Amino acid sequence: MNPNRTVEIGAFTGYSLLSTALALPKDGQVGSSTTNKQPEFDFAFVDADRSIYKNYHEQLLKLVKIGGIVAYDNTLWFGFVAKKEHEEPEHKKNSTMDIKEFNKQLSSDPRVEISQVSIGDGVTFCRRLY
Ligand SMILES: C[S@@+](CC[C@H](N)C(=O)[O-])C[C@H]1O[C@@H](n2cnc3c(N)ncnc32)[C@H](O)[C@@H]1O
Repeated sequence: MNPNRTVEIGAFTGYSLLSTALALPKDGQVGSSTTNKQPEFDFAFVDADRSIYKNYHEQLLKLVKIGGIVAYDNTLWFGFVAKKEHEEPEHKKNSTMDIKEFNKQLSSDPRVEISQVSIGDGVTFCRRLY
C-alpha cells in the first residue's frame, strides 16, 4: 500500500509507532493522536481505549483515505472473545464485551473490508472502501 502519512491512537512508549515509522519512505510522516493534525492518512494504528474503539472508527473513516488501512489492536483480547463468560476473569469482562461488540460492528460495516490476524493479541485490518 506504500503508506506515507500515518497516525497512531494510543502511542504510549512509541514502540508500535516506531515499527510503523520504520516501514515508511524517507519523506514519510508519522504522528500520534496528540501530535498530528494532518487531514488525511494512509494508515492508522489504534491501541488505546477499547471501550471507544467504535468512536475512533467513525473518526478515522473520515481521516483515512479511501483504500487506506485502519488497524485495531487487541481484537482477540487474550482469546476471551471466543471463550464462555464463566471462563474469563471478572476484571476482563467489560473489555471482552466491548471488543466483541466492536468485532460484530466491523464485520457488518459495508464501508470496510476486514482481515483479522491472529498475531499477538489479534489485530484487525480494515481497508476503507468508500
Ligand atoms: C496499550 S497502550 C499503547 C501501547 C503502544 N502501542 C506502545 O507500543 O507502547 C494504550 C495507550 O492508550 C492511551 N489511551 C487510553 N485512552 C485513550 C484515549 N481515550 N485517547 C487516546 N489515548 C488513550 C493510554 O494512555 C496508553 O498510552
